Amino acid sequence: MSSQLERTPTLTIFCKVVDNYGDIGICWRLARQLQHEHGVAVTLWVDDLASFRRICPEVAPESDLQVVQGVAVRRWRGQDGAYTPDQVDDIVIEFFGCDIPPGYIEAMAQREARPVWLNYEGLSAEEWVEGCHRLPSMHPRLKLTKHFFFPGFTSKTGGLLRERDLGRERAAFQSDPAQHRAFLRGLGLSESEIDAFKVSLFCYPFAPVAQLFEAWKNSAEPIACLVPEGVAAEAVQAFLGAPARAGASATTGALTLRVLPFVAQPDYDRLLWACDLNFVRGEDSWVRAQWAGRPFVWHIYFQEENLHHKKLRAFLDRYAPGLDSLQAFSLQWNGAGPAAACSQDWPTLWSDLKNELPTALERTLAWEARMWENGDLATNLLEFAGSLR
Ligand SMILES: Cc1cn([C@H]2C[C@H](O)[C@@H](COP(=O)(O)OP(=O)(O)O[C@H]3O[C@@H](C)[C@H](O)[C@@H](O)[C@H]3O)O2)c(=O)[nH]c1=O
Repeated sequence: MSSQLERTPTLTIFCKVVDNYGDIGICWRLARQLQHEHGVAVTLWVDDLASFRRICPEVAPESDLQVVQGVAVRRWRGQDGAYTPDQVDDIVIEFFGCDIPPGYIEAMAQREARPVWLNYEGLSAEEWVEGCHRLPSMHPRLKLTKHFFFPGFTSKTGGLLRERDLGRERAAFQSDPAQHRAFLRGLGLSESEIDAFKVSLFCYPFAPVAQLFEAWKNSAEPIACLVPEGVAAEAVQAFLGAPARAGASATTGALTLRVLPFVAQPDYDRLLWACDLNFVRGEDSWVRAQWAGRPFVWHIYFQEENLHHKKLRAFLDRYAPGLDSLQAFSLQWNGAGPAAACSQDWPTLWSDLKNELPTALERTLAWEARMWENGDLATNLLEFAGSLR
């Protein structure tokens, strides 16, 4: 980048929170990395500071402008407003096609040096992604071109978000039992829960959680299932026989269920590193699981007409060849398995998956090494932006 530009670029991200935490989770991770590792002056416009605060407790939910870990965070209230060209940064990122304010687009067109305008798209393992990554799209009226930027799993995509020190930090944590025991104690786990087979559970409400709990109760070894507050609340509450608040826990048979507080993003990573198996969902936690060095099961974000099943299969085709039990379990977990399978199959699905975990762990590590070769998304994005200037 530095060879293309005389100075470090400035950059703005527009983020609309559609629901949950992934939209802001991804934008915040990207913003932080660009600032911390590349020295980019980043402004993050976001329309839902309350959601932001759950993954980053320093955020003040009422503030119109605040600096959080070196990133200027601005509350985005709506589409109105006039902007001047000098308010426009060198690079403008529109996250997941959220429409940025028309007044801002006019200001972009009036800026003497046109900004690089990128539409940051969702992560998918489908083949068409390679063909669409970096495609231009001309503005119908103004002299402006937007380019599509896709994260992905191959060298012909933008790669995955990954911080520079992530591998080193994870290795230090995982090779130090005292550190990860202290971390888990800090989350409220007892010593026996720390010694059990630990599963973190992050999924959408329609996952067949109750059936899985039934299977786990009858497991041959103790299982500690750690669920962030608010996740699978109905099934968790039914198991606990009490409100699913952080700190609540109960044991039936081999299963101890514990509700965890929702933690800041870096601690969520540590949780993934500390568990033996992670259930993740959406996009950002799914990617973090791929960098955690632990087997994982993905609950994909629902899309109309079961489009998400196609995306799930595309990922399993890339990631899980030969991991038959992981494939069967994942399809069933996402409601994409054979229709005949019903609740009593869960003990078998679980014991098959459990037996396959050593192989799944090897696959996770090999996959990670492959993904590493694609570079990290923030660096790839800056390189692409530099090539357009
Ligand atoms: C459980 C937990 C998660 N997190 C973070 C990790 C991630 O950054 C974020 C969760 O984001 P995700 O895993 O993507 O799942 P998600 O379901 O929360 O988010 C999204 O999924 C996308 C595919 C959709 O586009 C979005 O609209 C959104 O629904 O929350 C914490 O920081 N602390 C926690 O305790």
